[in-house]
Amino acid sequence: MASSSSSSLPLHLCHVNLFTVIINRLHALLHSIAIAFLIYYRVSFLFQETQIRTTPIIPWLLVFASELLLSFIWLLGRGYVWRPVSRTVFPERLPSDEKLPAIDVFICTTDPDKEPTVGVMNTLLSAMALDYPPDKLHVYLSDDGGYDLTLRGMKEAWKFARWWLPFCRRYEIKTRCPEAYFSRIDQDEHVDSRTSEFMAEKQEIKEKYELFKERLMRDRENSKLGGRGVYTARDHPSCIEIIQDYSTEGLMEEDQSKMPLLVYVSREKSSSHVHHFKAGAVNVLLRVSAVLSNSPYILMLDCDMYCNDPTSARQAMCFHFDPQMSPSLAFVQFPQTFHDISKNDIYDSEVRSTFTILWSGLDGLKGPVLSGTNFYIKREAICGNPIQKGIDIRELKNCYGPSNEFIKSFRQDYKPDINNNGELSNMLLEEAKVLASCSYEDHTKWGKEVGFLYDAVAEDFLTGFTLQCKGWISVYVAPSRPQFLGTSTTNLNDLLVQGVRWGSGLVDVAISRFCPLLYGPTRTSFLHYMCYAELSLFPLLYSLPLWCLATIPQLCLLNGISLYPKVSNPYFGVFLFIFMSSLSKHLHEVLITGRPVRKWMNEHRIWMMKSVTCHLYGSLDSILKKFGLREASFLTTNKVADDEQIKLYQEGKFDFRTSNTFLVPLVTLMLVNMASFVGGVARIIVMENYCKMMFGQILLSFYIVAMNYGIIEGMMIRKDKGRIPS
Ligand SMILES: O=c1ccn([C@@H]2O[C@H](COP(=O)(O)OP(=O)(O)O[C@H]3O[C@H](CO)[C@@H](O)[C@H](O)[C@H]3O)[C@@H](O)[C@H]2O)c(=O)[nH]1
Ligand SMILES: [Mn+2]
Repeated sequence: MASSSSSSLPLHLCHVNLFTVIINRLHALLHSIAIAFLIYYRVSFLFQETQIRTTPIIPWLLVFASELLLSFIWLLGRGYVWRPVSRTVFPERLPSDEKLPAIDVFICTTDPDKEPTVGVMNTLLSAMALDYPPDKLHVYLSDDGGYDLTLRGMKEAWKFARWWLPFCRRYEIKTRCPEAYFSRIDQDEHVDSRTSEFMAEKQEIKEKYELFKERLMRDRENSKLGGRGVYTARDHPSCIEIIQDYSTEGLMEEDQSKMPLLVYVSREKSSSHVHHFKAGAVNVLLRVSAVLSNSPYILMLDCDMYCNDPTSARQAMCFHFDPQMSPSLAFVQFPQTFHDISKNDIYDSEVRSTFTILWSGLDGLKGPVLSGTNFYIKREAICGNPIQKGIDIRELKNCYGPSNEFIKSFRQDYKPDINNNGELSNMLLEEAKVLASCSYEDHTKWGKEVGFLYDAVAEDFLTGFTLQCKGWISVYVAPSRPQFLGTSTTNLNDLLVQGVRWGSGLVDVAISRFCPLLYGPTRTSFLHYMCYAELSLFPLLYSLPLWCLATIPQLCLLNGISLYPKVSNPYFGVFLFIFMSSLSKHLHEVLITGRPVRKWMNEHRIWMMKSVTCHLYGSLDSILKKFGLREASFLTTNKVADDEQIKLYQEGKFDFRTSNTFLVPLVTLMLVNMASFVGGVARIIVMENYCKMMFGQILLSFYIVAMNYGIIEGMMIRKDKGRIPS
């Protein structure tokens, strides 16, 4: 903000939508009153004399407990709707390029079979092409599998980048992920003059891109034939390489320098060590980059999340440059957005609620959750600043490990050692290898207090939470043009497998020493830790009640046991109100985020399906891990598109080709609900008064059956490959 002309103008603005705030709070008030009535009704039943009671106590208590749990989780979630905000940035007001701080970009990949090299390299190229001074941009790729294929891919990518980057800069191309650029119809939207010169150059670059892809494919075939020798994805030494090749053949003189630093990092792995998945990989990157470039800011990307707009770095700097906000600002989070979402989006693959409602709500409190990818974080926030605090060297080594060079990197005047040719010295590369070795973290605080924490598979969620408990804040920016685009899970199997991991990772936090309800109160604000508690508990607190409510009232209906008030009883109105009020609030949120009503149904359905399957399994997984009965795992999601799956997803048909562990609960619950609904209706016909008594339960089974009609279709009607096998 030091630049003279713009110093008076703000770099960013924050808007509170008053109308939404009023609706949200009013709704919360009314809904709470209704819940209070419900509790009163249920509790007074317990005080009835046992002779008058017509309903057995066990099912009644189970249903009541479910209602209490659901009310509790709902209450925790009120933090999100308390004060949602949105933000605008003005990157054009930033000071000149010389004053911008350097940025290290981290990209993680692990398995070229699930994460094809072409895709990873596209992400890499899009990051190298960010609109930022190239000498202040350093791109690191962490290859957890240690594949030669990936290293070779990077060398090819570098060669292609020497053409691609100048082209993007010269013509101010907006889409700087080559695959996306060449496959889009609106490719040239921002080039005013589609000169013949431009068209010719574009054609030339396109051919180079095709050749680049071909070489990657060929490499892939060869590596399949060749095998890997003695090294495997789980056993290999550390390998760190700076990618550079300054042969200048064919390039224009002005294009010859101007390339960001590109570094390949594969940490050492051995089957005798635990590696902590992505968190472990990122911690290695933190150390290696500290001695090689040591930028004060870091952009983190998943390997399938490409930069869809080159301005994200400058947008993030609008906050990091705000003198008031900057000292306490840990990270600027952009939403996760995906390029493969269909219109109907039956699986809610875009995770709408999280990236529209929840994160903006948190942004109005103390900032959004760290979301794994798409954020610009301050190195100091994640690694600490021990020099300032004046800790002695022995203690530093206990905390950060034995490397002197790494500890030196905390000094403000630290500059990586560069040899006569302007290249990083070999000594540094050797040091970096040590920093990437698997025993480096032994007896240090890495993963416990420093870097990304290892206590949960949802490393991002946990680390972000502890940062905010230390007093750091974060901000959320969701510009209309998505800054990053990734691959989502667009088939039921991937969705549920990912859901198990997330469920498990979140519950890990809930049952660890970082449980937000215990760890939060002394460290952060009430509403803020309520939201974190909601997130860490929802897999558990939705799955148990939903299982109960999808079975107990139905079985009781079949046995003529009534669990809800009669239609003529005023309390029936209370239940109906709570039901309708939840549904309409959800509908309201769908509509204000600009989605159609159909989206509401899809989200509602997938919420039920996930609650009774992956969230239950995830919670169990986490609890078993806690008792040492299971090992932590991280099944990476598949980023390879399968035509048949895409077709079903585009048509809005569930693809039930998934394991029986997921199908059995879904089918069983459907059968129970169908049977009870049919049985209930049959009784209405023969028995007077039955309808009035059982209306609540009949309505509930009808609702479940109707909402999940897709499952019935999959069981009984569909004949295609994606149906549920009999
Ligand atoms: O041992 C591992 C496992 C995964 N990854 C990388 O981690 C990233 C995320 O993995 P992915 O399989 O795509 O998982 P998602 O469920 O799609 O990821 C979401 O959830 C993760 C936490 O579960 C977060 O880390 C991610 O940022 C977030 O996008 C990918 O780049 C992987 O290459 C590693 O580097 N090492
Ligand atoms: Mn992913």
